[in-house]
Amino acid sequence: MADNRPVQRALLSVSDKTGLLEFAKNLHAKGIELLSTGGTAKLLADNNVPVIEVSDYTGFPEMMDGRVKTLHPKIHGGILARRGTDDAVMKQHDIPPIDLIVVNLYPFAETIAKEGCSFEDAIENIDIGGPTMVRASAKNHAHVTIVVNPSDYATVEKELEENNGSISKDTRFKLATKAFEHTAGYDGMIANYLGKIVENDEPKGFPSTFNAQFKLAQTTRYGENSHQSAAFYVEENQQEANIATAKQLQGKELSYNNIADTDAALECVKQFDSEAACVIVKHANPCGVATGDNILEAYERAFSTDPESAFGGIIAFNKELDEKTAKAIIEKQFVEVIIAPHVSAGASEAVSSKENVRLLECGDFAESIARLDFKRVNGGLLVQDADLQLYEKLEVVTKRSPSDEEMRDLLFAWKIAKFVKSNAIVYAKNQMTIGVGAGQMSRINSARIAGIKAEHADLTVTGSVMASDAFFPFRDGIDAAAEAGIAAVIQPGGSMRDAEVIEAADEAGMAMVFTGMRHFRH
Ligand SMILES: NC(=O)c1ncn([C@@H]2O[C@H](COP(=O)(O)O)[C@@H](O)[C@H]2O)c1NC=O
Repeated sequence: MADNRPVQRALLSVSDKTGLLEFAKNLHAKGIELLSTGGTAKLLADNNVPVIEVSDYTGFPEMMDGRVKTLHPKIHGGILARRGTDDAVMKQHDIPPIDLIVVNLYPFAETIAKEGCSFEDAIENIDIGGPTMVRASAKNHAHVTIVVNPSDYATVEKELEENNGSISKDTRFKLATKAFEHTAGYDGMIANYLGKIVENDEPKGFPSTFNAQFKLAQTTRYGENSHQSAAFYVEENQQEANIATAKQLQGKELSYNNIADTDAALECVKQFDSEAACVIVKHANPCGVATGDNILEAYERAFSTDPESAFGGIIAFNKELDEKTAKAIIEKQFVEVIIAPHVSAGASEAVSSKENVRLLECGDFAESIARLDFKRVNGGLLVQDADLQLYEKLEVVTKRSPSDEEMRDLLFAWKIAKFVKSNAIVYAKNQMTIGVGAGQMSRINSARIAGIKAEHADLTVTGSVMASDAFFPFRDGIDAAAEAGIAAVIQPGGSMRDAEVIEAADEAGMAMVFTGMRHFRH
């Protein structure tokens, strides 16, 4: 049975005391009796807010360094009692109802994130009494309101004000859902920590079960295809500029494929910092990438690589989108998404003439934070460190060293190859892609496709450089590149036949650089 009786008694026990004092003052002003644990009670009492210590209320002191504070039948009976059903038991055992629980938990995440956090510290920061109250109140949301986040204090205050001191059934239910999400995330973190092998107080490797929590950001109209339903879930408390934190300024709702492709374009363009750069992505692969003196030049050069594929593409920039570039895009091509760290007012205005175009602003780039990548397979999940490095070392392995200009182009091509689906071959010249061969089962075919792409766009391969995401297993790839006019090659090296491959490059007078790092992308 749902309960719309006014809140008479509240228990406040919080580690994060943000906004607590004001909230407690408001509760008190509404005639609500306040119960509280040690530190929280002290804060209230020191600020003249009348409060009853839980230890006085239960007749039991807080003990064992705070391990036992609220774990008492008078507290949990007061939370869990079904009003109307358990009234006689409550009376028999002198258990008054507690209608509002305000709890946030020991900061486990912050504790284990601290350098040198000891195993004992981590264990002591596992909150037990808090989650017990949170789960009890959430279970009994028919009668009890649970608040786990200071950002919900305002909602509760407003409701108490507008509903004659009671909280609506709908709000109690929503807050209970949040509460279980909160404890699930909390226990997930603890399980992940303990499930890792702890060596010298340092958790190492992957946990024995993998627990991750993502929040629903949006459902999409459909998934990769129209018969698939889909949604976008995001991580909480993110600092990085990425597709999950970007702000959509205009346009149709992002589709599933838009989100995936925008991520690919944005992460690729982040590789460039000083020079203005533009990445155009189609079906998760960069089809045109270039730098320029300004983003207009970068865009025009990127577009010219493969105008055919750029149609309906996703365009990412590493500098503010300005009006003239926005206008050029709109005039030149059909575009699905444009994303940049910032968008000028003039650019916004220019894009608004095409109301469907999704325009996104993601903020300034910062250095990427280590993270995990996931890939679902039927029956399981593959988890790995995200590929955030570029190369191990650059080693010239041929008789001829690349010229400075060739070296710049090799590094440019290498940055792109990292974002092209394997097998990846990138031809580049003068900081611009000349041809991109993506997603082929044989490397030689990716090279052939890069050549075809260049031909289609009327671009000259002769004198270009080539990047290959993985080593060449045979010399044929190098022979074909030499025939196409490739002057220099960058690749990881490490093949059984490296000697043969280097010989092929030497025979053709090519320069070749080994990176010592492969960038498969599937
Ligand atoms: N042991 C208990 O019975 C217990 N009851 C509440 N807590 C936690 O104690 C913290 C508040 O403590 P204080 O009010 O003393 O600052 C809250 O994070 C709350 O979740 C407990 N602590 C840990 O389990």
